[in-house]
Amino acid sequence: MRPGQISVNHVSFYYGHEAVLSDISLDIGTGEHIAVLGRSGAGKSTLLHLLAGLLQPSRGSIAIDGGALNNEIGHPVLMFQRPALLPWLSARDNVLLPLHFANAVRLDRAAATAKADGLIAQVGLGERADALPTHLSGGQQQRVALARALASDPAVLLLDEPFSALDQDTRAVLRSDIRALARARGMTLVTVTHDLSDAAALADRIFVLAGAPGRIEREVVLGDNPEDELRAYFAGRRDAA
Ligand SMILES: Nc1ncnc2c1ncn2[C@@H]1O[C@H](COP(=O)(O)OP(=O)(O)OP(=O)(O)O)[C@@H](O)[C@H]1O
Repeated sequence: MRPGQISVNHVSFYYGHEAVLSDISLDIGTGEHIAVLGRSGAGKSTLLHLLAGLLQPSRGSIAIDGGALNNEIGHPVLMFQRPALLPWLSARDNVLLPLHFANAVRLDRAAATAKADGLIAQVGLGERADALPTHLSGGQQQRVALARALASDPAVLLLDEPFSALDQDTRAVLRSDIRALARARGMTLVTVTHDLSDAAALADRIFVLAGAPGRIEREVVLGDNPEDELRAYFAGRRDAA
């Protein structure tokens, strides 16, 4: 069985006494692309941090491929709103960072460098591997961040509003490139966003997170006209996107 199946079972989360998420249950299949859509403060980032293993549920449990989260290769990788590249390192060296952590660079520098260059080419920056982040556009920097995220061969990629700093044209191209890369790798994609068009472009199923504490209120399966379908669904609702 390919890895990347996620089960969220009756998860609730509190920051201190503040209930942020209540009784969240989700089943996400290997290679599936889903989005969680909700307004600011609904608990989207908190849910993603739980899926990444950066926070522990106050109640309930999360399993990846039937087991607890661990740090092995294939562990979910989180991509943030901002690329968060190290400015003194080239694009290539930024992509090599996870391979340093996994000790792959020390074991075989040539193979690790070839892998980083291959990933940089896959995200469309083949000519810019030596460039410093400050010499790259915002969209190009986010592409380097994507290559870095892919360097540890994650079975699950978690996206936290990764396009909000980009213009419409750039984000549209990047969204479709991410989906194509995820499909080619059979990677599970989980996006959290308040943006309807990002959710519609990045997912086949959308879960609406609303209320305080946040609950999954609805599941929308997208058809041929995802944005129209979603806009019709949300018409008149103030608590989502
Ligand atoms: N470290 C923290 N300590 C205490 N409360 C927090 C912490 N992080 C988030 N919160 C609270 O938890 C709630 C959910 O925050 P979260 O960042 O998950 O929402 P969000 O839907 O991702 O919002 P946004 O779209 O604005 O990023 C908010 O009320 C927030 O104030």
